[in-house]
Amino acid sequence: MAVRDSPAAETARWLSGRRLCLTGPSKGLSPRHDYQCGNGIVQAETICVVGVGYVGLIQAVGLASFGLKVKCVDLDACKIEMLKKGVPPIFEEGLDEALKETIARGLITFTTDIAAAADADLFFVAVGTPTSERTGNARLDYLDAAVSDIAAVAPQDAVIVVKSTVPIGTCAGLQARLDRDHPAKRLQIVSNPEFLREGTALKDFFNPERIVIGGAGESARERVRRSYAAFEERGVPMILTDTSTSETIKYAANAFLATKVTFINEISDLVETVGGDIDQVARGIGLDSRIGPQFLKAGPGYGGSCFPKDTLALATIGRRHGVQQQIVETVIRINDSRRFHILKRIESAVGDKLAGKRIAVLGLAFKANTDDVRDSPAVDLVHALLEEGADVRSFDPVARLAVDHRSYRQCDSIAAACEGASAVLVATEWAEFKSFDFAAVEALVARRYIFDMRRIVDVTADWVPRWDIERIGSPLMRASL
Ligand SMILES: NC(=O)c1ccc[n+]([C@@H]2O[C@H](COP(=O)([O-])OP(=O)(O)OC[C@H]3O[C@@H](n4cnc5c(N)ncnc54)[C@H](O)[C@@H]3O)[C@@H](O)[C@H]2O)c1
Ligand SMILES: O=c1ccn([C@@H]2O[C@H](COP(=O)(O)OP(=O)(O)O[C@H]3O[C@H](CO)[C@@H](O)[C@H](O)[C@H]3O)[C@@H](O)[C@H]2O)c(=O)[nH]1
Repeated sequence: MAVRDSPAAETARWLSGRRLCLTGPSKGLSPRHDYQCGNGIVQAETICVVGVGYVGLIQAVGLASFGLKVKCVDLDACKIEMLKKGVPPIFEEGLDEALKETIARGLITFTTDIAAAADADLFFVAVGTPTSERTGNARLDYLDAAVSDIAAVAPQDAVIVVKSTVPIGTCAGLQARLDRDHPAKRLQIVSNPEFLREGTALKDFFNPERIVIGGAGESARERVRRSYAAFEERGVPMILTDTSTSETIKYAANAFLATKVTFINEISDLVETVGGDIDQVARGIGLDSRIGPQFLKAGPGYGGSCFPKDTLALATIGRRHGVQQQIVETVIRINDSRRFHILKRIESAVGDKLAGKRIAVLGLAFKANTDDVRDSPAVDLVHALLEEGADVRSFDPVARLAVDHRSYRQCDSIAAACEGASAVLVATEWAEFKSFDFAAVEALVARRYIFDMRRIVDVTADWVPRWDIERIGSPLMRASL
């Protein structure tokens, strides 16, 4: 991506010529620096982002791109060292340029020491909230530790903004703890859930469809709102609400989208049996504006670091409160069983015995354009195949998977992964799999069989009639030559 097209440059373009409303000191605020934004001078508070993973780093770079000064804190010393050198620890389009640009402008700094951010007024917390194996709910130990660290150094009246996805009631609980442990500091908790998608994270940051800010006190909510002034100026809807509503919005959004994906996957199973084209079915229903076209792509089932974790947490929260979330529970069950059915399908395609067979897995990331393999259907598949005794060779253009198993090898090309394979599984929808000419590996494979779990292989290509091709949502197409 050229520098002039970088997200930071894109932002600067739409900001230019605009006058932001935040040009004077507001009552009760103590701005620490001014910055030029379009034709206006914006008085901003000093911002600290705690936890610079997929969410925190995008938030930090995004806010810095607006000219805000951002201090980033993370426990991971390796990550911080990379970031200081301008090297993003994650793969995300446009991040490399935006990071280097904001560092060069002196707008963003990185440290492992929270004390270095003691002068900040707004602390955005974006630490992980992974699933607790014991309860099924989100683990809050990272968040609890981060909030304690912040509270120890934060100045009076600082606002702690929870960007992590947290169980409903978490922010209220944190507020009660701060009021009890640090009464003199008058620290305030605000919930501000994140809706970005990996793979389009910067684009999503700069083009939010809404911003949700939940807090018990209006002044704290307003201060968070000010940090998003550039978006409000552009007409992005702001939902100012209480913390429980804000936390619920995040879980409900992810659960609804996971339900949509699961719904189309079930219809896809039906289409496989009764005949038809699942992509046309999806288009046919998605053009109804009440349904909408997104999240109707049939596939191996949803994965990633959010949908599986957040649907499970929502179901757990429902049960804990005696209000069972039956739809979400069913969605989880269907999605879990989908991975098992896919394995069975591969087994029957390669002749029931996977033991000793070489299988090529194309794609490891949970979706295209990210290096994230957390809860990836492709990774589950690799493990399941290895358990069945298969010899697995994978290829992913970006993602890496360390598996300590003598029958697993990650290759550096599609061809190397396909060598000797009895089945080629397309598990992630990377563009290079879409356009790959499988004629180039015909002489290498043991059997010309592709299972396209993402429905991306071009079934009109010249080489297609020479292969057996199975796709999610379509019956097996047998080689005609
Ligand atoms: N990944 C996404 O697409 C996404 C989108 C929306 C919301 N979320 C939510 O945002 C949160 C963060 O997700 P992520 O994917 O960015 O996680 P991540 O694992 O990529 O990053 C979390 C970071 O926090 C750091 N950390 C942990 N404890 C810390 C502490 N006490 N002090 C400082 N740093 C600490 C870790 O070292 C890590 O770098 C989660 O709650 C997640 O559910 C994620
Ligand atoms: O039509 C579709 C759309 C998605 N998926 C799958 O669903 C999962 C989630 O995809 P996506 O939502 O694009 O990725 P995430 O980056 O996990 O983003 C989701 O989770 C984030 C973390 O909470 C939220 O911020 C985002 O709004 C929400 O879209 C992936 O396995 C996709 O392959 C499909 O199978 N078919």
